[in-house]
Amino acid sequence: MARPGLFISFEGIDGAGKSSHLEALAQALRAQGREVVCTREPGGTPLAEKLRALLLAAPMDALTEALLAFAARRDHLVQVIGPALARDAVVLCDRFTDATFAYQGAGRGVDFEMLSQLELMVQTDIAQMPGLMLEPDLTLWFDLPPETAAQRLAGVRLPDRFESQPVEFFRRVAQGYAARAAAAPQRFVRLDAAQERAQVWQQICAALSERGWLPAPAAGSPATGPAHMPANAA
Ligand SMILES: Nc1ncnc2c1ncn2[C@@H]1O[C@H](COP(=O)(O)OP(=O)(O)O)[C@@H](O)[C@H]1O
Ligand SMILES: Cc1cn([C@H]2C[C@H](O)[C@@H](COP(=O)(O)OP(=O)(O)O)O2)c(=O)[nH]c1=O
Repeated sequence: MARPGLFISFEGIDGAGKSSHLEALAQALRAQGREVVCTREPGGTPLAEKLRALLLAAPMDALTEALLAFAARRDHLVQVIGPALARDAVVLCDRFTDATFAYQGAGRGVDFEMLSQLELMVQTDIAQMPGLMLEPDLTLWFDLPPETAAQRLAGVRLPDRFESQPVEFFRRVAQGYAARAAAAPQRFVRLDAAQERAQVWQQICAALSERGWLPAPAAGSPATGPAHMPANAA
């Protein structure tokens, strides 16, 4: 039996445009009458937000990072994501497990097999799915060159422990995302995130309408971005 609810994760390197589009998608889905829960990882619960603060600020080895990310994820799944899916809500999550494979695996060198074991352990028995591993129904992968992302972030916000890494680190992280996408092509949709906001938004709408989760755009309708977004600054 299909699991209730809809679970969509937003992935990509820092500065790729994930947060800019999450709320817009929430508005579009709410307009269809769906309950939408917007959340993020690491975080989404009081405990997971505390673990996030540690992960983003305290120096630690790469496996410790991965363990903290998965501990935060378990709490998030049990407290927020699982219950939301069980009541048939849409969950929009700013990052999920692909980020751990990309950042701690490809970026920092944690063994992928070890991460796969943690993934299975942490994501099983959630949301009325005994014995099954919960994964997003769709992962929107905001793909853009690390140099472009760095330009977008320059001066916009104070960099955290990851955002202050050199471009080389983000090249490895981007390769990590590419490998995860190649391994799960049905779940991933690659977005060309280097395009202007309105075009990125159109790609998102197309991915959701192809799956019947948003109405198809009217033929010939202009490529306008979501209403609340500021005009392109870059
Ligand atoms: N398509 C785009 N073109 C130009 N700038 C963008 C685009 N999408 C987002 N931005 C800007 O880039 C910066 C990073 O975007 P953000 O959504 O915070 O990225 P992320 O959540 O992936 O780290 C913000 O200043 C945002 O306004
Ligand atoms: C979910 C997750 C995030 N991260 C990192 C990626 C980001 O640099 C950081 C926080 O993500 P994010 O919420 O995208 O940061 P911001 O609020 O600044 O946009 O945590 C990991 O290293 N591993 C993980 O498993």
